[in-house]
Amino acid sequence: MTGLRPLVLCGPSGVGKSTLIKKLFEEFPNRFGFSISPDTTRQIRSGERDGYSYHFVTRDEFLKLVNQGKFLEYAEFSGNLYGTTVSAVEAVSSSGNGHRRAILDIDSQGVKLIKKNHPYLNPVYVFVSPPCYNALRERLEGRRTDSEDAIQRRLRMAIHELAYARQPNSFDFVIVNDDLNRAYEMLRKIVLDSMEDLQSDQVPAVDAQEQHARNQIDSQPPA
Ligand SMILES: Nc1ncnc2c1ncn2[C@@H]1O[C@H](COP(=O)(O)OP(=O)(O)OP(=O)(O)O)[C@@H](O)[C@H]1O
Repeated sequence: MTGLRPLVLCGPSGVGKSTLIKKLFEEFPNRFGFSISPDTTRQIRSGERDGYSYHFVTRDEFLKLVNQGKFLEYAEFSGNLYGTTVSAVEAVSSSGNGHRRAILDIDSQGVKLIKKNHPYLNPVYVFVSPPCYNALRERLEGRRTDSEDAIQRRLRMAIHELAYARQPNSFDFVIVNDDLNRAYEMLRKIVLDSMEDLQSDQVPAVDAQEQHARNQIDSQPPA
């Protein structure tokens, strides 16, 4: 692999990953791998354009790519498939005379797959954490893109994402997205490779709301 190390951005749904990436792309329109548009089978949202944030494909098309071994990672989330092809990452990293950085927005399943199957990509792993569990609910509700059911599913998934991020050495950096500008400054330093004086945040400890949500999952009978 030539060029800059890819940046893997992970974090629970609603924590603000897309918001941070959008700010980065606005400030540096040519510096990053905009062309990394993961494929997804989810419905296009109003204001989205195909080929920008995502390539919107049918389930059949997606599964064909899976069978062809095209994906670096893929995962099913809230009934929709999301995946990033190996070639999309390599194309960005080797474009722009090695000055472009590929940015991947993936979940912890994807992080584990890259670590296991594609360690040669050698990404910088960054976890974006909420300041507390309730902030996720508020943000998901405030975004007004999901049904209550979908919000519940996303919140349940968040438990696993947070648990993985609390494991030692799972990420190179943690950014707590409490104040958006502060979080953005941290991300900016990481992507610009000026990390010498950058201190990683820590994923906050399990609070009462998160513990309550964990208990609810534990008390549910296995599916
Ligand atoms: N620091 C912040 N403080 C308050 N609200 C925020 C902050 N950062 C983002 N938000 C808001 O939270 C909502 C969710 O953000 P966003 O869609 O970027 O999350 P995401 O992590 O990309 O979620 P998904 O993984 O589902 O795409 C948005 O309405 C966004 O404006």
